[in-house]
Amino acid sequence: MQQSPKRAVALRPRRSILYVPGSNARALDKAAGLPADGLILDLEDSVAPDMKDPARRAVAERVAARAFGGREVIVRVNGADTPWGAADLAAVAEAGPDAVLLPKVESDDEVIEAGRVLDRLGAPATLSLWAMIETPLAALRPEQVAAAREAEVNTRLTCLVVGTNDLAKVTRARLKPGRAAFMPYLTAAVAAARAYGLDVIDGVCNALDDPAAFEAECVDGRDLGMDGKTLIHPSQIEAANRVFAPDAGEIAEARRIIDAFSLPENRSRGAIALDGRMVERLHADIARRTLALAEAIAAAS
Ligand SMILES: CC(C)(COP(=O)(O)OP(=O)(O)OC[C@H]1O[C@@H](n2cnc3c(N)ncnc32)[C@H](O)[C@@H]1OP(=O)(O)O)[C@@H](O)C(=O)NCCC(=O)NCCSC(=O)C[C@H](O)C(=O)O
Ligand SMILES: [Mg+2]
Repeated sequence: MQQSPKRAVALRPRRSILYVPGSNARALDKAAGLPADGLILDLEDSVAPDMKDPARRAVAERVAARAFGGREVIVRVNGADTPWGAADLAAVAEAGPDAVLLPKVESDDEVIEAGRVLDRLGAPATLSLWAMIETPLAALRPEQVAAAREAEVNTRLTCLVVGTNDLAKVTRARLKPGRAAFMPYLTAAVAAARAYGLDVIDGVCNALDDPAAFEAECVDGRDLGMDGKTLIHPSQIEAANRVFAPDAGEIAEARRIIDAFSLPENRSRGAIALDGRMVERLHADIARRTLALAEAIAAAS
């Protein structure tokens, strides 16, 4: 039986992905110098209706001017069913960010249609689509969104982003420390992403003045399998970068596992004992990914 994922996206550090309101010029300026792996320049929920047009212009100008250095630049557009969605897509197709984030996606059809629109607009094939998991249908069936990756047309989908604030609104569940009510949605999003070879980024932590709560949420997300966390404030970047990066102990252990399997006496063995525990070849695969991620982070800094 074939193992999924069939086509994983290229490894790129996505530990810290900061939302920056497109209507806030000061925040846009500040973002250009922040050590986040990625920036989501937001045209959706952080922008009031009467600021949608100026925000779109400000974001498009800065993206076209490559104002954000080597950070991954993602523009969150308004939904296709809003008065602003079509103009947002047209503006970003021309400006050329790394990715477009589609809000409140419920099925692969919406991702496929957005990909078709970008094709018609002449957007380069390198422009990716990211999709938010933040409605009840998407939370129940994130794989129906992720399946766009396997569509016959190239839908450009590379990443899912969980929207825990919208999920709290629509489910009426409460966001509390530990996020117990949200665990089924978070784990389902991770499984859907992995099934289709996508990355997946955790939702935001609204607690601006509680760094311990923020760090605990990062650790929870990392341990669930998330690739990183979406952020709302620059003060959250350092902890996210640290928690979602392999630490020195993990890197040393990864090297020990790889070295152990390359010893002549272990070359034909599927499982060995190392440092008092059983280690299989799948652990060597995990170890190679740990080292590749550490190298990608070092290369990007
Ligand atoms: C929450 C904030 C409104 C707080 O803003 P502010 O009061 O200005 O904070 P500070 O005074 O502490 O800011 C210090 C400096 O840092 C800059 N700053 C602040 N936030 C950002 C940011 N997000 N990106 C870049 N720069 C930022 C300030 O401009 C100050 O700069 P300076 O004066 O030059 O030193 C604010 O943090 C904020 O707006 N955050 C983002 C809110 C947002 O984008 N919300 C939407 C995304 S969340 C979401 O919708 C997720 C999902 O869809 C879901 O459903 O869950
Ligand atoms: Mg949302």
